[in-house]
Amino acid sequence: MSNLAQALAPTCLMSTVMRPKATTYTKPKTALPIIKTLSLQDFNCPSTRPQFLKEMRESLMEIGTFYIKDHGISGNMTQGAMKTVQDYFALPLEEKKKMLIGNSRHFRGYKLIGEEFTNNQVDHREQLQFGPEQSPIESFVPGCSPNHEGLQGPNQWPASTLALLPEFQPVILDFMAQLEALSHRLMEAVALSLGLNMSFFRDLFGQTPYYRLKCAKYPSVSKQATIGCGAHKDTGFLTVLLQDTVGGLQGQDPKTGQWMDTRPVPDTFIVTMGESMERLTDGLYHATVHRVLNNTSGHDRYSIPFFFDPALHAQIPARISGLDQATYPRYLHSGEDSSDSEDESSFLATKSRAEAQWDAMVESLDSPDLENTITREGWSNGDHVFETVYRCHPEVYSRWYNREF
Ligand SMILES: O=C(O)CCC(=O)C(=O)O
Ligand SMILES: [Fe+2]
Repeated sequence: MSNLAQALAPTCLMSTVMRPKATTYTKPKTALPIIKTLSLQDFNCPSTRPQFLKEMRESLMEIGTFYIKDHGISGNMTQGAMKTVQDYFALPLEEKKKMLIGNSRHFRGYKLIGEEFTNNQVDHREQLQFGPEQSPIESFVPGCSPNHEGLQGPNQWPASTLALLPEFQPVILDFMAQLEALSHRLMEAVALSLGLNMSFFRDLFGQTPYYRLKCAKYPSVSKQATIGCGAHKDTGFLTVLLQDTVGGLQGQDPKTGQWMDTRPVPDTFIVTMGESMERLTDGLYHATVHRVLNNTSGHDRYSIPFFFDPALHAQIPARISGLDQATYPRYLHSGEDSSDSEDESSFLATKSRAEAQWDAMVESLDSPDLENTITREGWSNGDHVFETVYRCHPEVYSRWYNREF
């Protein structure tokens, strides 16, 4: 018997004996799906691989999210990454501003709280963004070269920050390298779970997959004034996310629209599909809508999502042919979210003046018309990634891309 069951046992027994006959029961809400915890060891081992793939497939068809344990990234690594991220955010604001994302044509760096928008709502988090450490494409000319060529380049590493935090750079680079290897492995499993060749995504992703590591701090606040991160689907292929023990991340059940807590599970990463995978599998695998509630826990929350996408120059087919259409679930969302409608309307009611100003700024940009990058033939991954990052960080776009040289 579990501790919880043991703790409850005497009370339950008493209530059984003493409960009056006329007790009425409220009909329970539709049961929420369980977000499964899968072990990567079960994928690695031939005898348990079929069961692993079955459960992965079920999770991705039902929700689009699962936890992965025994993933091969050590506790030292994950704790080290969390610690260096916490140390970074604890630096004086002036130090952090040396690494402002606006300094970087490659969308790398620090973002102050209240400056990022998800789904037209201002997020209540500070963040820091990294990508593959590469040389910039020197021939890039804004307005002339494809925008996504501007994404390639180095991360920002101000000398004074490195002097204050000697672990910072090596830990972040090491963590990204390990997450890249894990993501490749997960995509091999995803390929097999779809009945494809194990190397299907490796071939599609090319030699230089494009990834982004986002480090986020959600400070604890005294009241539910806004939202930590607005409801959204991740836009790319795969997200692998490390969170601390505070909680607040929620995923939406695609069938009912109910919100499910994606509670912290020690020694795991959360794995989610993004919109590109949803599109590529014609809806067989879900990209989970998720959000982060405002943090009123009394403890600051830290999370580190890793967004894994193909090489920027990769051309993505419109969909993967030959998937078994007969098994496609067609979850028709009712569009109603009775469980959280009050909650939701208060979030929606928080559109502040700052947001309005930001919207005006985005609208005033001479947009590269990226919305129509997806055609029946497929799409350019670089254009798709650029569209995502440009919408999140329009200040980078307006400084580096939307001008004549
Ligand atoms: O911080 C989290 O737990 C989730 C963040 C997230 O969903 C995102 O940045 O896309
Ligand atoms: Fe997300």
